[in-house]
Amino acid sequence: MRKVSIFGATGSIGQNTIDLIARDPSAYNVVALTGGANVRQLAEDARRLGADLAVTAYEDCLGDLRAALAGSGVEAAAGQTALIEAAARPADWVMSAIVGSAGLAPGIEALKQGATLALANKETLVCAGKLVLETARRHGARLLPVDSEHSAVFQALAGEDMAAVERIIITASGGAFRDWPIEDLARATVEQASSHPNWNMGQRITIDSASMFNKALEVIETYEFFGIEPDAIEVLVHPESMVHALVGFRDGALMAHLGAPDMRHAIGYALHWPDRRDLPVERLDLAKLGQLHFRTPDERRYPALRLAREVMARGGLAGAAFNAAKERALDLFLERKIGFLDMAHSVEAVLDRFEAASGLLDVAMTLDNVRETDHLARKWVDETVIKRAG
Ligand SMILES: NC(=O)C1=CN([C@@H]2O[C@H](COP(=O)(O)OP(=O)(O)OC[C@H]3O[C@@H](n4cnc5c(N)ncnc54)[C@H](OP(=O)(O)O)[C@@H]3O)[C@@H](O)[C@H]2O)C=CC1
Ligand SMILES: CC(=O)[C@@H](O)[C@H](O)COP(=O)(O)O
Ligand SMILES: [Mn+2]
Repeated sequence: MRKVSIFGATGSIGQNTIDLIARDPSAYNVVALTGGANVRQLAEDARRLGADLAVTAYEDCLGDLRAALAGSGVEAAAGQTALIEAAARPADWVMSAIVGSAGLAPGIEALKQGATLALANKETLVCAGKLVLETARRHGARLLPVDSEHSAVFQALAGEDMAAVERIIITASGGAFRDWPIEDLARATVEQASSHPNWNMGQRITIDSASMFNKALEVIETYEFFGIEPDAIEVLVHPESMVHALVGFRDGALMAHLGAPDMRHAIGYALHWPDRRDLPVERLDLAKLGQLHFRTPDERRYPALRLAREVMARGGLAGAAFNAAKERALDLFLERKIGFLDMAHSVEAVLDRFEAASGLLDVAMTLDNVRETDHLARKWVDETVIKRAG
């Protein structure tokens, strides 16, 4: 039996992962499931899958978790230390599906144990790509992409030499506002931004799709994961989300990966890799689809894409600063304290401030330094917003 753990088990990726694992219970020994505030779901899944351990990220949820697990034999724990301890428990395969930079430390800990880390949490590579890849190398651990575009690139690359790759193209749906007049974006509401045209995902990544901060993170994720030059990474707006990525080779060949917008494909691929197994996903009928559309993204509509290129050119801890500023700006948008376009303005202002404060982004990439950069970037977003309001 394979030992598996799922970090972020109560979320969209976590629930899709559980859906696959629950179809073949005799194949898996579930070591740890983790969640946040949704203790009811966490306890229900931990009981159903016979997990050894369930962890909530929040100490004040521990009482509820214990009560929900009473008599089940599942151990309950809470807080950041408990999350790291859960990641330190031996497992063959670990799903990293916590949202945001909170996923970084448990992922690194799982790599230190030599586990295969299925990486949905793109923030891990954006914040600390070099550190994460070096940790995996040192401990003989493996990273497998779960983000749909990166899984698609990984599949298109199977058996190929990176030296033969000329470019990588990742597609973008264009998000909730792709057809809105640019003048209306400043008034876009949280509710409007929280509806994705094709994918059913958590609220934060859905809003990031609308602003293309999601694609900006994914461009950096591509750069870190595949080690390709920034100029060789392209973004293509593809409203149907059926082609997830394309790899262009030196001989002009373009290998595309197609599939219905269902994350169980990418999760299942990472779960069964290097094998391919039957997955409960729709089979595309291209004749029925008839047409697919592609267009170049308008960088005036999506300033996040330009910022991603600045981050890659800057290097060091710029990714950690960028991601944390984006996360805090998104918090403020969700709290209705700033508008939709203010997110990109705030992130850009914080990146400029880091650049002006010489040396801050050039310290060694350690977990502590990433955390400090993350903390400072969030604080500077708040200061930027207060200054603007005043
Ligand atoms: N959803 C998708 O289809 C895709 C997602 N991704 C990436 O996967 C990751 C997860 O996304 P998604 O599943 O949509 O997100 P969700 O918001 O649906 O789920 C997030 C999970 O993380 C938990 N969580 C939230 N905050 C914390 C915290 N501070 N510490 C520990 N756990 C926490 C949540 O717990 P609770 O809900 O109990 O509070 C939940 O289990 C993100 O990095 C996203 O970018 C990538 C590609 C596709
Ligand atoms: C499913 C997945 O991988 C998401 O990251 C997806 O890419 C979001 O859609 P957008 O293309 O709109 O960002
Ligand atoms: Mn994606």
